[in-house]
Amino acid sequence: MIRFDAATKRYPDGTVAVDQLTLEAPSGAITVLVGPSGCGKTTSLRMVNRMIEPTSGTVWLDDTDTASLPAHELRRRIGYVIQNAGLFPHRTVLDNVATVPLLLGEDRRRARASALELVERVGLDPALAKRYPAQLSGGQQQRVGVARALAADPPVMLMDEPFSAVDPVVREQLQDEFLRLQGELGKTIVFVTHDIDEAIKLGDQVAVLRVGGTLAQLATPAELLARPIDAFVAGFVGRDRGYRALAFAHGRNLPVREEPTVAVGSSHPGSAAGLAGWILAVDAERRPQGWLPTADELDETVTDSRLHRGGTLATQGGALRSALDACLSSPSGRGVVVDDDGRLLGSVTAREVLELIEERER
Ligand SMILES: Nc1ncnc2c1ncn2[C@@H]1O[C@H](COP(=O)(O)OP(=O)(O)OP(=O)(O)O)[C@@H](O)[C@H]1O
Repeated sequence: MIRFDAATKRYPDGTVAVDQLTLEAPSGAITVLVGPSGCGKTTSLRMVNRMIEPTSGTVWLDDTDTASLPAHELRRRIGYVIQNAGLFPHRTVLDNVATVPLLLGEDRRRARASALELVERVGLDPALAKRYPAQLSGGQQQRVGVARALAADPPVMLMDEPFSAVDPVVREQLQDEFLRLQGELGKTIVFVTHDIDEAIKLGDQVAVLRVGGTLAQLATPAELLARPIDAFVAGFVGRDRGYRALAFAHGRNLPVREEPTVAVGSSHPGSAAGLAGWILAVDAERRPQGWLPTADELDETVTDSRLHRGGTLATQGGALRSALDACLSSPSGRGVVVDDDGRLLGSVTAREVLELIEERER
């Protein structure tokens, strides 16, 4: 656990970057620090591993005052990942990842073997291990940065905008991989970002800071969306709060009803079967593939190229936001619901999802 206890940083020129910050980052959870530029996120993070010393107040690592530990000992327990990865350009990927274990005197062969495992664990092709950082994409470099921070198996990880320098698609992949990895590792993580959507996606709890380095609100993502504490937080959290909060509302009781289907490759019964509008095409495993208009394509073979693929899929027990989106994006107006293996369970309408939402509110 990391605990900021009235931690304050005043720089020599008088700037108060962090002002009496009191905040606990619980063990095994992701705590995100978010806020506008200059609100003291990076300064707060660096006070944890003492790259920056607080002017007053204390930062605790479990029951230990971090000021009482030699910095190198403290940093051994704390991984650190920064934007642009900060890799050593003249070392291979493998040696970058093995940096800390080697510094700690681990046997070279063992260090490299574990580094290779980590390279795979963060989703990189092991063939990349021999390359130099400049021979990798930005997203791949960030993964190496994460692997390097994990190499000494520290219980705590500090991450400063680790995914900010890559394009939105890669960024989303990195976020998903990161959540998967954290599901396995359960580290205590303090994560800095200026992006509220990233904060809401990744955080078990989110601390919104204001310029001047004070804490505006500490809450779970769902609470933050539902009940921003003041106008500043409401403005920072942004638009569509009600809709975005549905990402945290789960639809275990979705009233899924049976949906008629036609198999890709077969000739579909169309209006002969009394179906008006659209029919759902599935593959041999009953995985939904797309929608086919029924009226005008009677008796023709259902081919991939004829399918309307606009509809998103929802999972039973998944977020109500996905369920509603499945309905709104489906040409038939019926949202397709699948099980965890992607097999068809049935469909639901927007009206039914909205009723469920209203029921929850009541
Ligand atoms: N070495 C320094 N000397 C004086 N002021 C500093 C120093 N480093 C940072 N500051 C100031 O402290 C405040 C907080 O900076 P910090 O980098 O912690 O903010 P941040 O929230 O991480 O910002 P950003 O999102 O822009 O990276 C800012 O006003 C910044 O100008």
